[in-house]
Amino acid sequence: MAVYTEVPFDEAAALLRALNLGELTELRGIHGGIENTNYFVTTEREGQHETHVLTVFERLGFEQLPYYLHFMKHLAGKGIPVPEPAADAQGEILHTLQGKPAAVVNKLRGHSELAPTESHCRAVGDMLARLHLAGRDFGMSQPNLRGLPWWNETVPVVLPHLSASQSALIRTELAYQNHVAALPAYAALPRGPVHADLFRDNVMFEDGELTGFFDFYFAGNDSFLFDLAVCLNDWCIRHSADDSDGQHDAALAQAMASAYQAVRPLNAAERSLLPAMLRAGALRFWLSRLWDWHLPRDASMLKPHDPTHFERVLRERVGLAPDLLASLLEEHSLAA
Ligand SMILES: Nc1ncnc2c1ncn2[C@@H]1O[C@H](COP(=O)(O)OP(=O)(O)OP(=O)(O)O)[C@@H](O)[C@H]1O
Ligand SMILES: N[C@@H](CCO)C(=O)O
Repeated sequence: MAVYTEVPFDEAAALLRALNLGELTELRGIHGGIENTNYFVTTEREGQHETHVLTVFERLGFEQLPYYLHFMKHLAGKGIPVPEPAADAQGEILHTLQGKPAAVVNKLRGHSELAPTESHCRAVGDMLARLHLAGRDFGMSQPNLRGLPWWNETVPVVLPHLSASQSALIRTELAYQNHVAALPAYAALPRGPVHADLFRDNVMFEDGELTGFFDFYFAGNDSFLFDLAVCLNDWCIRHSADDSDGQHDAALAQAMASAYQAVRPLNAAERSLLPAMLRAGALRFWLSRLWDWHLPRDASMLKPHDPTHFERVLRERVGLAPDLLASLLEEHSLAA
């Protein structure tokens, strides 16, 4: 279970009172998740029961968190369905529990859709584009802390744990991504605050309707195209029970890309760099999974994700036929 920090009932109750959310009646640790300590907290206020999510941040410090929490608040204020951090009487949304940063947000309805259909992919593409547009006037800026500088630092650290063929792949890909980052088209990519980790387990659906995006704790300023590529790599692949496939699924990808473009069409630079960003998205998660697998931060860390899944996705994206990608983008032009 992902409860690294035990929060005493009284301490949680005092925080919820300060947030004017009522009297705590139940504090339940959430199974699942590997980054933070999460609890469902149920309170009673004027005879009504409400459930919120209390997160104690294990990896992130007081410096980085205001960006994530204010980004969520900004998006919620613009009608994007994301959890909204609760404020105390002073308007503060970042709190302290057991000496660690903590926040309380509303609980989203529904469940994650781990075997998405075209309809789910369309809903995610549409809402992702809306999120990008809604974030354009967000006043804070923080880089994607899992972007190119982190890849450059981390590749040498994981190399000793890789086979010769894995080392060759990761070094070649890193060199390629450094080359891409120097291209004029890369500089022309529209940018802003992005989620950067919008996997299937970070989106809720209820009765087929998207009810929210959550887990914004890898968000940062980056290209909108990178955010879309991360989604295409996780949502629009052939799914098997153990995620052992990972092949591009053209129908799911078209559903997501055309729904995205119906709200925010990709410009010429984005269209030309989509294949490179699909590779970047695969490299980013192969690397972070290798890091978690070989250099765990805490002996009690719950089951890290399988890194080889993203090695397969990267190999597949490197070899993806250009005409397949072209058809992904043409679908929208034909429909438009
Ligand atoms: N706002 C929310 N509304 C409803 N459920 C939530 C919310 N936040 C978290 N959860 C539930 O808690 C689980 C764990 O949360 P989350 O995925 O954010 O964990 P984490 O450890 O912070 O991150 P990671 O996904 O990186 O492991 C989710 O799978 C989801 O079921
Ligand atoms: N989405 C990440 C986990 C970090 O949130 C992964 O699947 O590797």
